[in-house]
Amino acid sequence: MNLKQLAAEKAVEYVKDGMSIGLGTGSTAYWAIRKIGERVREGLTIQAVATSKASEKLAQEQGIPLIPFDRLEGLDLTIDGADELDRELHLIKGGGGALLREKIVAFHSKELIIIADESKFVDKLGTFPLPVEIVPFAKEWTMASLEEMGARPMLRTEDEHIFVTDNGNYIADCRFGVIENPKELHRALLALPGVVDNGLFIGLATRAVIGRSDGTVTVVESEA
Ligand SMILES: O=C(CO)[C@H](O)[C@H](O)COP(=O)(O)O
Repeated sequence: MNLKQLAAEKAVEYVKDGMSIGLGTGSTAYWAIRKIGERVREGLTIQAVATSKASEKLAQEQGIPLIPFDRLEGLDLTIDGADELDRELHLIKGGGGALLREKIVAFHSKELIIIADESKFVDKLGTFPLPVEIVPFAKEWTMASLEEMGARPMLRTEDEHIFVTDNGNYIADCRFGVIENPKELHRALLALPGVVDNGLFIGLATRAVIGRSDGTVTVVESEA
């Protein structure tokens, strides 16, 4: 059974006629976009924005109407994956490198539903290295600052080249160990010049739909 597909298809049940939808990025969001496409072809009327070039391409192939940002004031709902999530719906995102666009879109959504298989649901964040988006300018100095924070940063590569985000930036994957205080770390990272944003999503997710290996899904609601 494909647990990512299971979670994604359950989450798509929250998509209703007339909504503006944010489309996430990654192999779990892939299944949500496919399912939304199927429902659009059956008559569902929505408008959407995508969080990456890859998701935009997939949405176009699926016939999902994409709308420019200047024609929308915000979104009703975004469905996106995560690399880790805890019970309070703090997230680590950015494994696919789309964290900045994903965070902008999530911030402007009334609801953010996270879809994941059960392996991503953890007691404490930090096993997955935290992606930090940095500008190319003086990257060595920014990496050194991250190192001083105890991050053990690794500049992300792809096919032996530095990975470049859709925004023209780089990703430093940072191992902080167990993240005891995600809010504080998030604030500290944003205070570093050269850091554009980081994969900690705090107070943004409203619900998580988790696919379980026994074929069930668990829905976790935010208490905020
Ligand atoms: O944050 C992301 C991309 O930037 C993805 O949502 C996250 O990496 C999860 O990906 P997948 O669904 O492929 O496991």
